[in-house]
Amino acid sequence: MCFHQKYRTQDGSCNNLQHPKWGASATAFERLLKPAYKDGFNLPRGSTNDNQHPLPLARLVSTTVMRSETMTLENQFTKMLMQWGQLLTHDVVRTVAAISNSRFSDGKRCSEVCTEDPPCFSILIPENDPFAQGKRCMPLMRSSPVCGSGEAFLLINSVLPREQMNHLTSYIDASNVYGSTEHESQQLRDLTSKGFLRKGDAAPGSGKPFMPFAMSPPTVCQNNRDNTSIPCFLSGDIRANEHLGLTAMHTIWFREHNRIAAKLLELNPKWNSNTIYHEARKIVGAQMQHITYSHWLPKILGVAGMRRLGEYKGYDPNTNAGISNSFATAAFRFGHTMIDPVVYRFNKTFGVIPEGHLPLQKAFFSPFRIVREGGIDPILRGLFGRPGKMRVSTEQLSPVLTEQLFATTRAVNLDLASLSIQRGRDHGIPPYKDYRVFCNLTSAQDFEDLRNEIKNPEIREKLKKLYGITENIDLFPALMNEDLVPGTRLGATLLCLLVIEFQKLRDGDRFWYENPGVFTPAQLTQIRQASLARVLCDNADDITEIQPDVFQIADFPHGFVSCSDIPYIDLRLWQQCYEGMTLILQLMCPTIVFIYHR
Ligand code: HEM
Ligand SMILES: [Ca+2]
Repeated sequence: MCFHQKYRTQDGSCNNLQHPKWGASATAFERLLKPAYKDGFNLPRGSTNDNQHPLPLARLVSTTVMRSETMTLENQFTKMLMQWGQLLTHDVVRTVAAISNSRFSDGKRCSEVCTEDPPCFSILIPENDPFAQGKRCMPLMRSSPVCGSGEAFLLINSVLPREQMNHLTSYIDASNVYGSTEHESQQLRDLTSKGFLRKGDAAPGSGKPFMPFAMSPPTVCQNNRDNTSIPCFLSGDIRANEHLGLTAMHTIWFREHNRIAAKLLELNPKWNSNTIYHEARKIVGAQMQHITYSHWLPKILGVAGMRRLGEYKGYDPNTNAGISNSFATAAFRFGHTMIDPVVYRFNKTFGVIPEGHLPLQKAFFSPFRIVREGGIDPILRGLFGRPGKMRVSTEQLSPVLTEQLFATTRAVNLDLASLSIQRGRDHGIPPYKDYRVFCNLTSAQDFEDLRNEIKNPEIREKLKKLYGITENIDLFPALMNEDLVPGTRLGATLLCLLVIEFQKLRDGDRFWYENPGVFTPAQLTQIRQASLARVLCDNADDITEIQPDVFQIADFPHGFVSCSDIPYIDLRLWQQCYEGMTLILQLMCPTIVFIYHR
C-alpha cells in the first residue's frame, strides 16, 4: 500500500503509486531486449565449454581493443565531466554482488580455482598475455540472481531467465548521499540533531567535517601499504572510497546537506528534525538532477542527443524509471574510457601541492590521503582545473585500469575492461548487433556493415579476428569503439541507449524537480540557480575562485571568477509562513517573504 507521501521514501518504493516497486532499491533491472544466455536461461555465453559459437576470452578482447598507452586531452571539458559521471552512476546503479567469493561446492576461493563453478566465473588469462605476469585468471563472481530466476521448470515447460538486481534507488535522488534503504539512512543520520547527517573529524584549517568513518569490521581502506589505519568513509553508497576524486565529491555533497539543514533550521526554528532532513534532502536531490540535465548531459549528448531527449513534459506514470541491465552493464560504463591515470592535486594558485600529483593506482581506497595530505581541495582543483581525457576510439582504457586496478588492496590486480565484458556475459546481455537493430541502425551481417559507426578499418579487422561472426560481438567493447557522433561524446548506438535511459529517469520520476507541485514556482526558480561551482564554493575547505561551469575548461586565472559572483539558491523561499493565517495570506506568503527579504 502506498500512502500519498510528501517526500521520497528512502528506498524509492511508492514513487510510482500504481507500481510501487518501480525504480525501488533491491529490484530486478529492466531489460530493453530479452536476455541472451547460452542455455536460454542461466549459463553465460562464452563460458569455456561453449563450442557452438566460441567467444574470445574477455581478457583477450580487452588487450586487443580496450587497452591503450596513449591519451588525448579533451579540447573542451575538464576531468570533472568524468567525475560527475561516476558520482551519478553511484546514485542510480549498483548491481547486487555474489553472496560469496568462494566456490559453493568446496569453499575454495574463485581467485585460486580459476573455474566457472558457481558463483565463480573467472576471467581466464590467455597464455601469451604480455602483461599478466604468469597469472592464470582474475576472479569474478556472478552477480546475485533474483530469487527463483535462472531456472527451468521442465514439468510446465517454462523457463525464468536469470535476472540481476539493483541495490540502489534508480531515481536521481542523491541516494549516494542518503543511502538506498531505511537502514542505511538511519546509519547516516545524526538522530540526536535536527535533521543533520552524522559528521566525522574536522578538516584541519577550515574545521569543516569529513564524513564519518565506517567503523567495524575493518575496511578495505585500512589496507594501505604505509600501515596507517584510516578506515573508509561512510556514505550513502559503499563505493565512496573507490578513488580520491569520488571521495572528495561525496564529502562536498554530504556537507551540502548539513549546510542546507542549518539554514533551514535558522529560517524555520519550529520545524522538527524529519522536516529539516527531508526538505534538505529534497533540495540536494533536486540540485543533482538540475546539474545532470542542464549542465552535464548537454556536454555528453550534444545538441543531437538533447533534441532526442526532448523537453520535459511532466510526470508520466506509465514510464518505468528502473535502470536497464544493458545501461548498467555496458552503456554507462562509457565513463571508464574518460579516466585519466593521474590524480592532479593543486594549491590555491594551481601549483602542485608538496605531496605531488598521484598515479591513479595510489588513489584507490586511500582516504588517508585526504585526511593527511591536504584535504579535499587539492583534489577538487585537479578535477576542475585540468582538461579531461578525450574519448577516442583507438584510446580506451589506460593500463592502470587494465593491469593495476585496485593493486593496493587486492592480492590479484584486476582489469576493468575484462570485468565489464565478462559481466555482460554473466548478465546475459545480448550482442551489439541486436542493440543496433533496437536503435534503428543497420543490422550488421558482416563486419564491413559496421563501417558507418566504427570507421577505423583496423578496429573492424581486430573485431573480426576476435569474434568471427557479428552475432558474437559483445555490447560493451563495440559501444566503446564507435566513433563519436559530431558534437557529442558518444557513438551512435551508445547515444541511443543513453537518451532512452535519461528520458526514463526524468519522465518516470514523480518527484522530478520540475514536476509541478514538487516545488513552488518561486522555489523552482531558485533550484535553477544551482551549479556544481556553487556547491564547491560553499562546501570545499577554501575554494574562493572557480569557473562558473566547472565542466568547461578554464586556465587559471583566465575564466575564473570569485565565488561571490556565482549564483546561489536563496533558501529564504523555504521559510514557512506563520500558522493561523488565512488561506489567501498563506498563498501569498512566499512572495511576501521574498519581497520582505529583498
Ligand atoms: C577512477 C574511476 C573509476 C573506477 C576505478 C571504476 C571502477 C569500476 C568497477 C571496479 C566496477 C565494477 C565492475 C564489475 O565488476 O562489473 C565499475 C562499474 C561501473 N562503473 Fe565504474 N569506475 C570508475 C569511473 C566510472 C565512470 C566515470 C562511470 C560513468 C560515467 C562509471 C560507470 C560504471 C557503471 C555504470 C558500472 C556498473 C555498476 C554496477 O552495475 O554495479 N564508472 N566501475
Ligand atoms: Ca538513487
